[in-house]
Amino acid sequence: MKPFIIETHGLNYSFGKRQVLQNLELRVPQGAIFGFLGPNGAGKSTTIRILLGLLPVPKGQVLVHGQDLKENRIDILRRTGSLIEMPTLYRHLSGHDNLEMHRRMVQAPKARIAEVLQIVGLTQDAHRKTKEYSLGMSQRLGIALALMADPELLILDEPTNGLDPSGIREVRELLVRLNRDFGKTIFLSSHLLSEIEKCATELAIIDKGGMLYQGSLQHLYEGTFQSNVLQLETSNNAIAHKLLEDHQYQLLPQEDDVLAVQVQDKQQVARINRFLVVNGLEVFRLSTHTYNLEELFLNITKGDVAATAIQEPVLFERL
Ligand SMILES: Nc1ncnc2c1ncn2[C@@H]1O[C@H](COP(=O)(O)OP(=O)(O)OP(=O)(O)O)[C@@H](O)[C@H]1O
Repeated sequence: MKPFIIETHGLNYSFGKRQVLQNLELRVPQGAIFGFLGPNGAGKSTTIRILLGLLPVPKGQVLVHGQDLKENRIDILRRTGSLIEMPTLYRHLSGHDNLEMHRRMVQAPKARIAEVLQIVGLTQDAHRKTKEYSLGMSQRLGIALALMADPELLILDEPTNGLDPSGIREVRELLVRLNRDFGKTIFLSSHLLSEIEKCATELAIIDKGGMLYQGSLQHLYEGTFQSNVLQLETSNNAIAHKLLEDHQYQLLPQEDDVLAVQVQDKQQVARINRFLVVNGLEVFRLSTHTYNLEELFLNITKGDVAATAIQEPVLFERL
């Protein structure tokens, strides 16, 4: 059983009369790379700002590192590193000197500067002015700043925003290393679903301030959503549709002259084929398709999949 490093209970938040978070129940397991996803305006940044004490904690309970955010804000923030989009850097100073200023603020030992430079791969460029840094280097320096006090948890809001493919890859590889080699829990929001797919172990998908899915990436692919889809073309799709529906197969919305059915395994594909042939239909095409994260995300946020009961069984406990 793993403990949760972030937990929210019935979290609500309003800007004036506009409610932007609705009973949000977030559960971030310790040790995870946790992708926090949602369409524009879903409430991701608002949640992150609350977690970082940048907005007042509203109705509901927020626990970080097992402590109540309302009562232990300072201690929680000391144990949490963050980066919101782009780091604020002193552009006329070197990477090293930016780190030195921050080190004094958080009272980290001097040796920590060399350590974080090494972790983010900026040792060689430490004494160059940061105005000469590429966006990817600046972003890695931002992560070095977040790591200065050696926090257990990193909260990153769109850390790859504006980066080119190689910058995105550098940041992704860094996050994976921080998680694997240094045991950091990483909570990150991103619109780059293919990036989340490559590095996250857990994720939450929210929309209109409410939770649509929370659990492991594996569960999302294999579990509730049955991400394997069989596409079918027959001599009479209308009859095939009716036959399959009458036999409790789940048909998915599909464009063109093709039927789409959720399937569990290849034996089921063979059964469907036999069933249609026995009922006098000719089967012209059978092909399986596995949803990727982007397709699942679009299905979930469009509401093609019922938004209830999409929470993985809780296998974790509080800190
Ligand atoms: N300071 C504010 N005052 C009023 N409304 C706000 C404020 N900040 C955000 N909102 C509204 O709250 C809702 C959630 O916004 P938020 O920035 O948290 O979404 P998001 O999921 O981070 O979106 P994006 O992916 O576009 O960054 C939106 O409807 C937004 O317009």
